[in-house]
Amino acid sequence: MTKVFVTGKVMKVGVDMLRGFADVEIIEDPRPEILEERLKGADGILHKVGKLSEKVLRNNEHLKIIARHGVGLDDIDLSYVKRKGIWLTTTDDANTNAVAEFTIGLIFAVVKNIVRAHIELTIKNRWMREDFMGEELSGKILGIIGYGRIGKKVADLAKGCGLRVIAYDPNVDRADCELLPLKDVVSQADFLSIHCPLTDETRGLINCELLSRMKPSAFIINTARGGVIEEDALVEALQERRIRGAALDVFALEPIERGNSLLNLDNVVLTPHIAAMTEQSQEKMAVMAAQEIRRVLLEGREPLYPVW
Ligand SMILES: NC(=O)C1=CN([C@@H]2O[C@H](COP(=O)(O)OP(=O)(O)OC[C@H]3O[C@@H](n4cnc5c(N)ncnc54)[C@H](OP(=O)(O)O)[C@@H]3O)[C@@H](O)[C@H]2O)C=CC1
Ligand SMILES: O=C(O)C(=O)CO
Repeated sequence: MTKVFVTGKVMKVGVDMLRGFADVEIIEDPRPEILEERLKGADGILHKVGKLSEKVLRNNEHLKIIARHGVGLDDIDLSYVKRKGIWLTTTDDANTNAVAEFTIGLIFAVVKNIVRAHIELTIKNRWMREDFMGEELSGKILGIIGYGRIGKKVADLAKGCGLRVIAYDPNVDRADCELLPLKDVVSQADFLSIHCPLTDETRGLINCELLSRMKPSAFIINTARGGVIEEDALVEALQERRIRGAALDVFALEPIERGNSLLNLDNVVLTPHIAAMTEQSQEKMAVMAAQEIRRVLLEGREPLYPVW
């Protein structure tokens, strides 16, 4: 019987679609040794969490399709998958709205001190007003790095808040906002929001030198991947108040380690990679990824959203 593995907790509607034609095994624990031990003999993988390294994938010689539950591909050994002629798909724009809305939420949270004020009030019983002076968004500049699906949606939402949008994306030459070189976006932005994929090219893209170009009053928001920003350099910039604050949903190492200095800063808002965690987007991703696997394994058709 056709064998499909699901990595992580995926909505039942998607798992049930797979169960209609395949023997489905769910691996919720994404540790490499668990994936290596259990992920064997797959015809298809619906991939939500964990690293699909060559070591994990090579135990699956009949593997025809990896359907990514989401869009980031940095956890997959892409050269191995391509070399083996395995279909690779994403769920396209299924989580675009969720992540864009969350990004705007993070901007509000950090600039209006919402999380810190809540903690002071509920945990410490402190009614603090003067300490939490915020900023208004209207008239400020939002700099977007990576003007794809999420970057564009963030721009649309931000314009409604009165922000002026500028962007850097080496792969886009026309946009409904001003496109500028990277260093100009970084130095002009009051809010710098990261929306490019993590690749060899973008790893550590926002480094010490670029962070030093940011305005001391600026905030950085990252809902893309932690590795795009040099995390140590960011911690230093925040500690030394060379930038005003950061709101981060993603980290160099996830889950974030308990000793990570980011956890001890008072000018950050941190969330555990939940930007795409909405009922709507999780359901869409589950269904779309399952559909791709069904098309390839049951119907013998090409997928709808192939990376290749
Ligand atoms: N926190 C979360 O839960 C989520 C995080 N994400 C992250 O967000 C990222 C973006 O998603 P999405 O908008 O859908 O992806 P898209 O592919 O639609 O957009 C990314 C854009 O960044 C561009 N890009 C590539 N390299 C660079 C570079 N060096 N500098 C600037 N821009 C670059 C891409 O160009 P090109 O297409 O030509 O490569 C593309 O235009 C994902 O890769 C993922 O890592 C996504 C969903 C949920
Ligand atoms: O789609 C992605 O890349 C995600 O990170 C979903 O959580």
